[in-house]
Amino acid sequence: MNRVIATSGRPKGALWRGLGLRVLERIFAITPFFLGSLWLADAVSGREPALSLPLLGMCLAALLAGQMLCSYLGQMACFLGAYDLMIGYREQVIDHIGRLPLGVLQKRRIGHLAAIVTDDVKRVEEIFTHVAIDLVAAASAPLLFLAVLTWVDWRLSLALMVTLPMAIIGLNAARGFFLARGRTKQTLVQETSGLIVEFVTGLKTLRLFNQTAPWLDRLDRRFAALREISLGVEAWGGGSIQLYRLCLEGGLVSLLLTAGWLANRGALDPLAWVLFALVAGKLLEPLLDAAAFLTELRLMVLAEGRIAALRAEPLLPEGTATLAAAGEVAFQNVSFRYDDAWVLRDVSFRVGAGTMTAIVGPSGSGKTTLLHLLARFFDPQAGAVTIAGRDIRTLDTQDLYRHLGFVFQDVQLFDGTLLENLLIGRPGADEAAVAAACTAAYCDPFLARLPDGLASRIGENGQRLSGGERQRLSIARAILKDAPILLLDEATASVDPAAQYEIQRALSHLAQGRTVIMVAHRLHTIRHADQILVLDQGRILEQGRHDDLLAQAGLYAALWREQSR
Ligand SMILES: Nc1ncnc2c1ncn2[C@@H]1O[C@H](COP(=O)(O)OP(=O)(O)OP(=O)(O)O)[C@@H](O)[C@H]1O
Repeated sequence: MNRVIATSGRPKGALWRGLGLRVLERIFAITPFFLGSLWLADAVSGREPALSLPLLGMCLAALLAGQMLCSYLGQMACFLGAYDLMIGYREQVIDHIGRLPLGVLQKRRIGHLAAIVTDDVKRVEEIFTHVAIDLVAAASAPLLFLAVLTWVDWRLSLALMVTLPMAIIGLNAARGFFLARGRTKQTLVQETSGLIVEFVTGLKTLRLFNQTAPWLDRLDRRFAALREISLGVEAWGGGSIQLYRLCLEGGLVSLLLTAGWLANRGALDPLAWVLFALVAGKLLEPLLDAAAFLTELRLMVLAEGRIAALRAEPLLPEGTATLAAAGEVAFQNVSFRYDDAWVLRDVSFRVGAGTMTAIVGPSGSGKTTLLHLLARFFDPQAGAVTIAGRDIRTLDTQDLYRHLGFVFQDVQLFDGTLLENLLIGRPGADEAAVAAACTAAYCDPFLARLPDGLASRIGENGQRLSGGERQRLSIARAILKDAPILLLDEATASVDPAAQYEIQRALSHLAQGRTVIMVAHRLHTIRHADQILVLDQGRILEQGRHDDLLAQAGLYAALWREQSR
């Protein structure tokens, strides 16, 4: 809880005020029993009662009103405090995810991340809105009254509470096992949600490849495992709580036996007994309720642990420098690995400002990784990537991205209108600029076909557009962004020859006057590049212009011959 409060950074006054009121509510709830027994004691002993009957009635009514008022105000204050706290907490979690290295986001399952941001954060919220407050309120007032009861008759108090340590020890013993199982269950739940998201998003491919049945089998096996582990959690969690309740209720039996024994020996004050008989049940009630809150609290603690682990995921060091202008891009002895194996080894090259460099090479040679390093999806383990002589790690990320434009293979679009998607490139761009970008990116033909033109909705991730249209839209977006350095990744890979031709022309428009680094598969599109880097197993094998590389008769010449055939 401390960690959540510290993370949130919001004032917690309302929460403490609410907690105080909830404790007061409990005190108001039990006080009438004490007043009643005091009054009874006076009445039975023939003394003039300290409180007259009407006054007692008024006191009881006032206590009831106080209880209701504290309950209402306490709940309100707790809710307000808790929701305010959670606004801060949510902001921090989302902010952290927003600043995670792009490579980390790529690695994580979307379903997994979504479950943390929605389910887990909701669970933590419940700690503050319900569970913890109820738990503290439930436990604090009985402790106070136990002190008074002990003052009235310590022997009966002892008898009532003798089983409490046993109950707590039992509950604690099951805690480790419950937490371990709970953790396994939660991991399984998240993996299963990730799998379901993957299943739903990939359903088209799975059906085309007739792979729906094996996937459903896989999901069924997950559900069965989930059922198994859930039963285990319930058995241990539920079982240990039943044991705790049984132990606590054993306190009532012990109270009865002790009272009988004391009465036999003539050592029981009947009035003390009346008080215990009235209050004992009320005293145990919140402690019994607390057990139910404890199970929830444990699940929430697990959820908080997962959020904390996500928040502990290191961010890339953030620089503060800004670029006056984007100049030459350079890789200096860059080596990089995702896991154990090196994907790029000692890569060095320079891309002059305003020139075009193409990266070619066999599949898996590290071409995309190279672009991703320039876009700071990750930082290299050795060497440096520089722009205008500055290590990009020293740059403010926002400033870095201001200088970079991207057209990647997996075009990401949002569920909105075409215009909204375009304006991501340059928010606030005027109509003329948008129209010019669309024309330069060859979007006009398909815009003309859409009934609402730029106001047409494109569906989730642009489902209503074809592959070529999506590519051209992303090129228009990059044109609008007008960044001096352009990163292109296989922009022509997934479309037919006619669309490829249009995309190529759109790209030529986009490339004019910019520094371009492009991963290319179709070698004829890069014949005029200022420089071609041929990557093989993470190393630059050949480097030069098209004609020079052909003359070298190496890997590039072999790839060219193969494609020309
Ligand atoms: N996120 C990742 N985690 C671990 N390994 C990765 C990751 N991305 C790529 N790799 C591995 O790094 C190597 C280089 O991948 P990369 O995508 O850079 O190659 P590429 O030359 O662009 O390939 P292609 O032409 O097929 O797209 C491959 O062996 C790949 O399996």
